[in-house]
Amino acid sequence: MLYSRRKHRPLVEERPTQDKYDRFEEWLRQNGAQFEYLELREYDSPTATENEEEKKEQPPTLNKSGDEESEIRGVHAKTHLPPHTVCMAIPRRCLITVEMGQETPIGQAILRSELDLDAPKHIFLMVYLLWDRKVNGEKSFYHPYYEILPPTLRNMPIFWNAEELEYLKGSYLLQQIEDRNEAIAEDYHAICQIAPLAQICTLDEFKWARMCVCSRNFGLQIDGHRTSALVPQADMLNHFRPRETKWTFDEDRQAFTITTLQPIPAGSQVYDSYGQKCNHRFLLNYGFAVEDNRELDGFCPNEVPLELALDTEDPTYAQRLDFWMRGEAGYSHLQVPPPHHSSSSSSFYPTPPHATSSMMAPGASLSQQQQQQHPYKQSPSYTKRVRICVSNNENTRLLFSLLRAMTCSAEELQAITSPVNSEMRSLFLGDSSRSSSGYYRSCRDIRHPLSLTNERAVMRKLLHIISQALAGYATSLSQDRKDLLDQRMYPPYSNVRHGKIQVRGEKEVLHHFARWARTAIQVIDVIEQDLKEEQQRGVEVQLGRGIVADDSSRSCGYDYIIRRMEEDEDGVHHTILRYCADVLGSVRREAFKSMRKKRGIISAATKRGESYIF
Ligand SMILES: C[S@@+](CC[C@H](N)C(=O)[O-])C[C@H]1O[C@@H](n2cnc3c(N)ncnc32)[C@H](O)[C@@H]1O
Repeated sequence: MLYSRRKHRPLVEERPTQDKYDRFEEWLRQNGAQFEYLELREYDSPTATENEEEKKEQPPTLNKSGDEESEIRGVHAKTHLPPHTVCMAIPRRCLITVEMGQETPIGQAILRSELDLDAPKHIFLMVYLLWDRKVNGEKSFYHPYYEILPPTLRNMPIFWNAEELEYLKGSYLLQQIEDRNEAIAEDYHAICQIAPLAQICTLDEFKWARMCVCSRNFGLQIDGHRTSALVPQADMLNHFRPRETKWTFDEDRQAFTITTLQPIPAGSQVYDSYGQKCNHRFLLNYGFAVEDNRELDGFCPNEVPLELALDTEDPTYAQRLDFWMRGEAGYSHLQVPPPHHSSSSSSFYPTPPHATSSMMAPGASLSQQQQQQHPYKQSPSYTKRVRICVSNNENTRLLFSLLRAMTCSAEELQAITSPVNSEMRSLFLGDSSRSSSGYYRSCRDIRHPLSLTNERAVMRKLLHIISQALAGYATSLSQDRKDLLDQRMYPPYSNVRHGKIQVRGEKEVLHHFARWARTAIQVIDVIEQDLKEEQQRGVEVQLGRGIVADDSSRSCGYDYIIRRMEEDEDGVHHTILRYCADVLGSVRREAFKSMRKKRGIISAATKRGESYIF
């Protein structure tokens, strides 16, 4: 099946190739290209129905021009390909490189200018493509290649219509699509100021060139020099992971080569891996989303940015900001916090050098209408954006660390932001040195406002942020899952399906963290119950009724529920288990220790030679 994990069974009907493909392959061969074991196949465009009668009545909705020509092609093996077969070699003269774009009059003008372009790497390839097509037309050496480039790129989200974009409602990708559109337009108008770009292309053609280059260029090393290139025919391979082929520019052959890494049966599609990426990057840059975007080991790179904002009215705002900024180069709490600024980075938005206190009004630059249209642009000042991802522990640590500083009490805050106070330090830090996995090892190195009360507050805050994010979508996760089973309404490779896959992936990440928060709150409840019982036991000890061991292994105690999780009774994700066992376990130990310390029973018991079960 094209573009899916279950391969080798084409889902869409194959059609005989057209003349332009024959011309293209002839041109490649005449120039010394080798690809005799491979053939190019074109597939029917996805349609919203499989019923032939309905199909006839359907307008070609997925093709802006009304032309039903397919833009979905792939490369197949004509014969069995053993591993390590160089199955494609495209000579250097057929490549279009950045340097060629730089040599055009428009490229030269860009080089002379000091323009700060959004896509400086790609711009010269775009310029070459647009300039050569316009100036040399059918006489261009590359004309046979230009003929087979996808004419509309209607699958790219920047070209989606309002109805298609509606499927992304609630997703941060909507903002990124708008940003991308704006950035391309800005580049276009900026270049028009310094070069006759408008004479060779319209803004729409410029956008097309941007997406064409973005989805088809290869980063290469040629003559020891890093460059980017469009490589005809090699750019016909579709994405699949794990990778089955590798590519390089072979200096000895002076050709771009593709080599198999494993056997590929005759007739099968030959894939290239575009890398391990979050689906939003596949969708934004390549116009598709991967149905099951997981690596063989279960790693899933899908992520969702969560925006956290400090309350500037809070009297402890400055200390909380200090905590947020710890370790960030060049930060001083005397510095004025940054004004509203949107960025996809997971670190604090950079403070412009000219920032003044007058720029501090949260969200001041956004009109109400803009805020409603773009939930992901509502960033008030002093926000941090963290990309949460089920498989990225670093980002989870960062998220929790920021949340802790938002939710902790003023006393806890004081303890962690004041000069090191070892007693307070051990109170809030916990002792995770006993943790078997070291999942939360960073707790040892950085002071955190870590306490049962604060962990509960963190989890509540997280639940709140997540429910707000989930409320922005038009459908629930279970509805998306159901919808995606319907291939009539959501045909494979259609924009609406890709939109659905994207939002389903985002909701899966959000639900994972909601489950984390709910599980943590349940475990904190249990720990508090354990502590209450310990307190009771302490009272009994003081009343002279003897020493009773910690009973948390009882059917509802902490040890019992952790064991249940470890035995996978509840199907809890391993990261949630590690948090409950290591972080909450550590906080629990500290709480027990400090309770016993307070009662002074540890020293009394030690004198009597008694031992405790922890
Ligand atoms: C480098 S081109 C590959 C050749 C392309 N299919 C063509 O016909 O020109 C990249 C484009 O192929 C399509 N594509 C590649 N891999 C895909 C996949 N796994 N699923 C859906 N579309 C894919 C997307 O439209 C993407 O922008």
